Amino acid sequence: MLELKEIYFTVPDKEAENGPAEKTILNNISFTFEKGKFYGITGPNGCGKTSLAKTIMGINKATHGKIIYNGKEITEMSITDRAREGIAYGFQHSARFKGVTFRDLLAIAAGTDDEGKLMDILARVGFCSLDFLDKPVDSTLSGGEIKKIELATTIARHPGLAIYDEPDTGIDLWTIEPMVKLIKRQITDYETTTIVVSHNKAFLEAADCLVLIKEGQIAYTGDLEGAKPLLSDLSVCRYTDLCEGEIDAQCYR
Ligand SMILES: Nc1ncnc2c1ncn2[C@@H]1O[C@H](COP(=O)(O)OP(=O)(O)OP(=O)(O)O)[C@@H](O)[C@H]1O
Repeated sequence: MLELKEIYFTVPDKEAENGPAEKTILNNISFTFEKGKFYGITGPNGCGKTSLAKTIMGINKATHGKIIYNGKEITEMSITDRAREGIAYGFQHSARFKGVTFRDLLAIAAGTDDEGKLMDILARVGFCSLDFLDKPVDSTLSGGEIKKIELATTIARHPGLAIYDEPDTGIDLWTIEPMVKLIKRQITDYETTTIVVSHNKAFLEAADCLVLIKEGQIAYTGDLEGAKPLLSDLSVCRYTDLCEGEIDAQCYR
């Protein structure tokens, strides 16, 4: 179980002239994520979703508030110590490593070089070929392949809490459903508390609970049905007052 108590995240406001010298990115977030449940964090661009995910992982340090994981306060813990406690994080933009193969990355994540076990993890993310193990994790991989690799290294550790930031970035439409299934299977098999930051309908439909963020605050928690009116409200453009017309702005709305 993960408890967030009155979490704030503020940064220096570089644009401030006479205004406040700080920008509040997360504004008094309190929420409890139950063990083994699937949570979808969503909301408009720039509302603070990634900031919240990073604050849970310790990449951002909360300016105020407490984070309690399985009864232990982790607010001041480093990223590494949080990882040791069983928290894993999949980045929105995955890293590539020159000179490192998929086998190396998986072996580090899984803590074993047993080929059978590594192949089992590979199969879970939809790579069936043994050849794939010795592919370098470098710029020759496609965006979708690198995303799958990141997913594989996250599940290899069977974390107690898995946080995925926009896991569908670069993934084709046909791979999203299997990805959702895989995440759900991890939850069933290992009771992994799962947080997915996403705008994607497939993840939002699969989640047990949605957490809707608006301007750094929780605007809604609950099921998708209840979120729908708010989601359509939030999709309304915030810049209509300034807008000079759709063609000018290349607006897709
Ligand atoms: N370290 C930081 N310093 C200054 N501003 C920041 C910092 N981190 C985040 N922000 C700002 O906070 C706001 C929220 O960012 P965040 O990445 O959390 O949004 P998001 O909801 O994940 O957006 P998206 O859907 O576009 O990925 C943005 O305006 C961003 O520029």
